Amino acid sequence: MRWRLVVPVKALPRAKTRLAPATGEHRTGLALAFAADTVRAALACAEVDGVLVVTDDALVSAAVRAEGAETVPDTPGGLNRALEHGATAAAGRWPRSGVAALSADLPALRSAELARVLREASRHPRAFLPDAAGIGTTLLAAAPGIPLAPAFGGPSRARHRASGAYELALADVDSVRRDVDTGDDLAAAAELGVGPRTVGVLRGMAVGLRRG
Ligand SMILES: Nc1nc2c(ncn2[C@@H]2O[C@H](COP(=O)(O)OP(=O)(O)OP(=O)(O)O)[C@@H](O)[C@H]2O)c(=O)[nH]1
Ligand SMILES: C=C(OP(=O)(O)O)C(=O)O
Repeated sequence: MRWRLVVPVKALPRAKTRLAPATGEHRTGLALAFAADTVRAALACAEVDGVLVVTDDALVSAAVRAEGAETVPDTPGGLNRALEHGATAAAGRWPRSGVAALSADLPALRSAELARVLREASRHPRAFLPDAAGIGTTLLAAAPGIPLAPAFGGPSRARHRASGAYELALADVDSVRRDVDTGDDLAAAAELGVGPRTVGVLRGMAVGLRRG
């Protein structure tokens, strides 16, 4: 199965607020860098034919287009409405592809690990990958013709499981599960190794990360 990914990114001034205590004025630059690095790694994945970013932010649009993604404008109603909107657009344009929602905050994403996750997801009508904390979700995938039915936000692992999506239990896909919401998450991602845009922002930070 071939895949199209839908990546949601809200407007930078509102993004990654939980990172603020650790990163101060670098918060928005990091949110942008995470999205660009996530898209870059996703597009380098052998299973992926394209990435559709749902965003109203001009800086995000420019950055992800430079990486090779396409963009669609956001729609009111929050994260799951944005994902449904993107998934509907992707299914309309590429009806023979599977559609997967992928978090935009995976700066350590490795293309080969994403490929393993998507190959495993191909075996199920709907499947999801829990985040590193085991509370949320970083990827929700649906086969062609199957509605994505996203239920992201907070404790979404339990919601996706209850919705009947298959929970992927794969070892050694840490980079696909390593979402970054806090300073501690960013330190953990940096240990895995982050992409070039995030490296650039981290190098530019005058002071080290504050834990939090
Ligand atoms: N397009 C779009 N993306 C959204 C929306 N809400 C959230 N997202 C994205 O979905 C992902 C998870 O969002 P949240 O956890 O709500 O927010 P966050 O920016 O990651 O972090 P916090 O501000 O700390 O909650 C991030 O990639 C967001 O940019 C929305 O209304 N539209
Ligand atoms: C939106 C989610 O993630 P987070 O709140 O961790 O950004 C989620 O895991 O469903």
